[in-house]
Amino acid sequence: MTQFTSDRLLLFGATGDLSRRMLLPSLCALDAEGLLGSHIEIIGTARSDMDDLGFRNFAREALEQFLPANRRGGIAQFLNRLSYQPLDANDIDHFQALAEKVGTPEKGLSIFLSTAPSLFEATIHGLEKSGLAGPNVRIGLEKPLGIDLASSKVINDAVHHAFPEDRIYRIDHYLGKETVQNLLALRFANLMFEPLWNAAHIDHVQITVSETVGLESRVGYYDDSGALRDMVQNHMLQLLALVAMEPPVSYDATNVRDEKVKVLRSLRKVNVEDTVTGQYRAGAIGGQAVPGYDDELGKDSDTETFVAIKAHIDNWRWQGVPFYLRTGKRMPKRTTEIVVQFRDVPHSIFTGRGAKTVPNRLVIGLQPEENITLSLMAKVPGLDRNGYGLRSVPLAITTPDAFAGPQRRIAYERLLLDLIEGDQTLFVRRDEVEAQWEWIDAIRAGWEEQQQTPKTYTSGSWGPSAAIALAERNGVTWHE
Ligand SMILES: NC(=O)C1=CN([C@@H]2O[C@H](COP(=O)(O)OP(=O)(O)OC[C@H]3O[C@@H](n4cnc5c(N)ncnc54)[C@H](OP(=O)(O)O)[C@@H]3O)[C@@H](O)[C@H]2O)C=CC1
Ligand SMILES: O=C1O[C@H](COP(=O)(O)O)[C@@H](O)[C@H](O)[C@H]1O
Repeated sequence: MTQFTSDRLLLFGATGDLSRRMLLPSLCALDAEGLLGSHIEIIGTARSDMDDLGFRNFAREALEQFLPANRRGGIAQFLNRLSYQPLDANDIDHFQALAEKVGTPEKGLSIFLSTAPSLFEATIHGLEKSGLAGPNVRIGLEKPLGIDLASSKVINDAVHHAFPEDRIYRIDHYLGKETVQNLLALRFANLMFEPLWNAAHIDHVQITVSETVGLESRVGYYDDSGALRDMVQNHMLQLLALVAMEPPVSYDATNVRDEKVKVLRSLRKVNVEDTVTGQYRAGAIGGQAVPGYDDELGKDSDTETFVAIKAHIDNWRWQGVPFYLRTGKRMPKRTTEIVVQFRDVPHSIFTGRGAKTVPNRLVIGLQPEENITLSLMAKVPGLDRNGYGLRSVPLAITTPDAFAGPQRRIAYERLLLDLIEGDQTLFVRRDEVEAQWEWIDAIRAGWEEQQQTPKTYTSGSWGPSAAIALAERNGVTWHE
């Protein structure tokens, strides 16, 4: 961990969608709480021709649109911290003026690249040449880090040319989500789960990220990516790694990432038969008619907007426990959840009385609500004149009431603050990214070899029927 708190933040891609919707609102919210320090200066840069005032107006509009009304108190103070320098990252001559605009930070500079990764190499080169890559500078990188292992290595090599690993912060915004971090508290701050957290007691794990949105405005990007690269390679594999990892020695960047990478390296090569891909067609979500992917795109495409995978982790803890991953666009509802399905009791003492036990299940909901629910068997109250009754009842482990008070934050608030303060625990290390890509590349190679193209599914459904069959073949029902 590099020990300085940055007093300058340089934001590339400052006029982009991510900046408007997430980064500027997060920074403003942090500043309003005094968390960025009283001397922080934020310099935005992109090609658009604007001066400081133009950028402040741009930011004001974004904040008024994307910050909840009860968090807008600090806008005026925040806008005063902003300045702007136009720059084309492909033009090396533009970087000197940028360096002059940034000036000399008293403590340190954090840089955040919220641009297409195709610009990273030129940007790093410009930063180096203009003296903006010194020892008191750290750099944050937005995803996607490449489209496969080879291209991710090229990006990482380019960044490493100017920055050592301990000053590189690769973003996976899922790691900034509160419930994702709470997963670690659940597993490692409680005694009761860890002894059961293994193949002897867990039947399978499901990880679902379903979205109701379609292509949105990201047509060019998404059609070259698809669900496997867009969601599984990063967010879903990070969730899987956090569920499956061994207890780290301590909650710090090295120990947590050491354990995650071991899981990622233990992922078994997936058989094509254990995957299902889909592409949405016109349908309806929440009573609203929506067009198909091909209609939105304006052409035919073989890009998958849905993927389901039965994965295995080849290590002692997880031998024989399938991890079912499923993500898709235009699904019936927006949900991100992890379901840990325990095995049934080894022997039921209630069978003679006609009552059946249902295996316990832990559901960790990340979105739209953050909640953790454990289903436990309980006796149905009564004198049992009509037979003995057992029922599975949900026990809410984290209720909103338990933590009434703290604001629900944008994931980027946490990550931007950690970048500024220099804590890498919630950022992805190079070896993790590479292990993720290695596994993903093998899946894609299998699809190509067997010429697997996506099956269609109606928008508003849970994907192609083959995805349901993938689970049912193994006696599993997707949690909905
Ligand atoms: N939007 C989202 O929800 C998410 C985005 N991402 C990733 O974040 C990155 C940014 O995404 P997003 O904001 O949506 O993209 P946008 O296309 O909306 O924004 C791109 C930004 O880069 C700037 N830019 C483009 N070309 C150049 C150049 N040659 N030199 C300098 N600046 C340039 C653009 O400004 P200008 O045109 O003025 O130069 C703009 O500020 C991408 O890698 C994306 O995949 C990741 C997760 C979610
Ligand atoms: O990284 C991405 O994530 C979003 C989903 O993020 P969430 O926080 O809303 O769950 C996804 O829509 C997008 O395609 C992908 O690039």
